[in-house]
Amino acid sequence: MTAVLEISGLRKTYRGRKGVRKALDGFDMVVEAGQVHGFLGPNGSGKTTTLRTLLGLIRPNEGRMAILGREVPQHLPEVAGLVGAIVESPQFFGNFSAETTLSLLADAGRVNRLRVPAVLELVGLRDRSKERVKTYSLGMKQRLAVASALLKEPQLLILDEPANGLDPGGIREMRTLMRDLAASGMTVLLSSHILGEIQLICDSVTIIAAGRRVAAGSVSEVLASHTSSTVKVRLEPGVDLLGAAELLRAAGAQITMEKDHFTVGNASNPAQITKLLADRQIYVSELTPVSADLEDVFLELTGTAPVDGANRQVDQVATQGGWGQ
Ligand SMILES: Nc1ncnc2c1ncn2[C@@H]1O[C@H](COP(=O)(O)OP(=O)(O)OP(=O)(O)O)[C@@H](O)[C@H]1O
Repeated sequence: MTAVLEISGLRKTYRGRKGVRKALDGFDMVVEAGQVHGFLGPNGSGKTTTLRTLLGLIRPNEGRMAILGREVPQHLPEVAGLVGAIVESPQFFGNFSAETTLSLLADAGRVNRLRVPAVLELVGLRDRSKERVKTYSLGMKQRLAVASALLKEPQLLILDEPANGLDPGGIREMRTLMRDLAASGMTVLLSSHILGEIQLICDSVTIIAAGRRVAAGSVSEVLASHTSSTVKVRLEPGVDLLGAAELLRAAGAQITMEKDHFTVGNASNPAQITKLLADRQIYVSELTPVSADLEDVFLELTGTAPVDGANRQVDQVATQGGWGQ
């Protein structure tokens, strides 16, 4: 596979009244051709800074970036025509129709106007293209934004939160659109907070926390490498489930009680569970890894899982660590 996008060692610091803030702290990312790649991270982790740096809108302090094999920002003018991006919600004139809006944008970008009906068709706005934009729903405006980024037939499409504010139907339509674009050979880089959606849409992901990459790879690889830390524990019938859970909790296990079993969330060494319980003549009838979804992995890796009784502060990453090592 060829990398359409490569970032290595990217650093960006902002200087403010309260000192220096590291928005990107040696960040790396690789996006292969023809993939839908999810870019995930908690608020303030550096996603927008990365995307804006890539597009030449922010100057990094350090690092290397290449789009379609060309170093940027030095060679940005050569590849700019091959990249479509929506990094901030574009504002459209409400009194213009989608057709007029795209025709004007085509003229401004020296794109043949014949492309306009094609992108309207692609984003599913053909039948409403002559109506004024102010009569559009949020989802339709998002489609118009995507259409504007598609005018120049980009090889790489970068979308920051394209599903933001959409209802489930709108999200599903956006998902189909992304998959269709990838099927046509385009590479799509997608930042989103809707993790279930990313899991369904994306071939691969990069997870960023506090300006650094904390996970990357195909969705299945990322999930597989984080499935083992939560285990489901079932005991023989009639055994005091609550008492057993308390015993493990006292030893540092993170317990979640269910009706007829419990889970241990930080079980990096499940054998420790069997041993501790067996020492008290409590025998386990089932000990199985709970497969994580992308949301679990995200919460664990970015240290943003809620902690009882504690409010997480912005920019704060919780310390991680397993129990029973
Ligand atoms: N112009 C700026 N001046 C100072 N600090 C900034 C500036 N822009 C961003 N930051 C800081 O850099 C860090 C990364 O911000 P960034 O906007 O890249 O995060 P993000 O991952 O896009 O967050 P969100 O999901 O909330 O949009 C944050 O701590 C933010 O406050």
